[in-house]
Amino acid sequence: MFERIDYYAGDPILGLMDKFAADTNPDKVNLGVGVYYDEDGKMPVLECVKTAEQRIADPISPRPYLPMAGLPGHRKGCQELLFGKDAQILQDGLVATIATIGGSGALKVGAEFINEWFPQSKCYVSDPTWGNHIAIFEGSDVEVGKYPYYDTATGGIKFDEMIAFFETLNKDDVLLLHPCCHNPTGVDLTREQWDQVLNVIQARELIPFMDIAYQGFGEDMDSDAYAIRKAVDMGLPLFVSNSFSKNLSLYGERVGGLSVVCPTVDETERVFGQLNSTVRRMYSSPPSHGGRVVDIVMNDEALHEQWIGEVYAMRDRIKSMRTKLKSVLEEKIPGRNFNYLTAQNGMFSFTGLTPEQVAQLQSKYGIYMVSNSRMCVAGLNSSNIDYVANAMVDVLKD
Ligand SMILES: Cc1[nH+]cc(COP(=O)(O)O)c(/C=N/[C@@H](CC(=O)O)C(=O)O)c1O
Repeated sequence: MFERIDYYAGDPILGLMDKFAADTNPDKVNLGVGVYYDEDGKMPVLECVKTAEQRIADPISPRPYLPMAGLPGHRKGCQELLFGKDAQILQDGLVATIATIGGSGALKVGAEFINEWFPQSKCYVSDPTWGNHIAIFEGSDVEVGKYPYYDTATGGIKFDEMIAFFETLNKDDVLLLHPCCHNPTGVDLTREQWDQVLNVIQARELIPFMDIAYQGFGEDMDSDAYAIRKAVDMGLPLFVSNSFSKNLSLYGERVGGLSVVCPTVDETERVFGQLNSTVRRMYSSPPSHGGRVVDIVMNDEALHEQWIGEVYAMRDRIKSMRTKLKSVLEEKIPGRNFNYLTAQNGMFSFTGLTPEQVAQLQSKYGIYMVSNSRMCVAGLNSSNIDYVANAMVDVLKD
């Protein structure tokens, strides 16, 4: 009956979690999946989340179905985080926002919507990008192409090539963009470059789909949303998927959002209705527990302020690990350029190690990175950083 079903090769990122868990090396270090670990190598429960959880737990309350779009407070929290508390488009009711099952769920609902209502549109992703971008859109029968992005030779961006490529695209083609903290490279566009990208999008009438999963881990909440808010200022139609997995450390609660900025209130109503319809036929409604945590933290002023501080503490610890690893490696391999470690932004660093070197780190040292050489810098701490540096020196010397 099912003998013709293909075996699943596993996911290049999530598959690392199982391998890491099974690894008996006492010195093993997880630099694979994009998860934040603290200085003790532990996944934190944020203080603001603890408070929210206590309010949810006492008094305990029933768990009714949520609306298809999720809790209004969750949706409001997404909108204010992405567009700014006083954004005119929010006052004018021009944003259709639904709570989703993480950022992945937001991308999936968006991909289904594009396939249904823009069937001629192709979706273009950066080369390289987060692998699941391609799987999610292709899984919704949206044809996926790649636009030039990372320049292996320079560690920068093939900006002129990218712009020239955008100039060849058709009206309503979708560009899947990383507003900050690019995954897997950590290499972000400058504000001037974003301005040029958005001008081409406007001129070619392309559809920007911005996936922001690490807001707050780059510079700050507002700066990380520059591309999003500039697109709004230009009056562009815009899709934004956001994730609270990392910046609320709520990975398993599956909380995120999908927002669509529309030209008129009537179009916002139409889009919002169809997003609801898409949710209904996919999973009916989003999970309530995570939604309530988001609602409480985003809408309680004191908790929101505490949350910002906790995100910036995570951001700063990652930055300190970048600086430390760079100086340790420079000391061990004088003359070799490790500037990429501090030039790159957010949770990830594209180390440029070959697949063989990545495999050697794993087999010889129990150090796990994604095979494309992406390192989750948040897995580093003062007790493992020298071990990781020495191992990198070892594999780099061959
Ligand atoms: C760019 C990007 N977008 C969306 C997501 C999905 O997030 P979520 O809210 O958990 O559905 C992730 C997760 N990335 C990390 C984990 C994973 O691969 O699922 C990662 O890149 O390791 C991203 O890196």
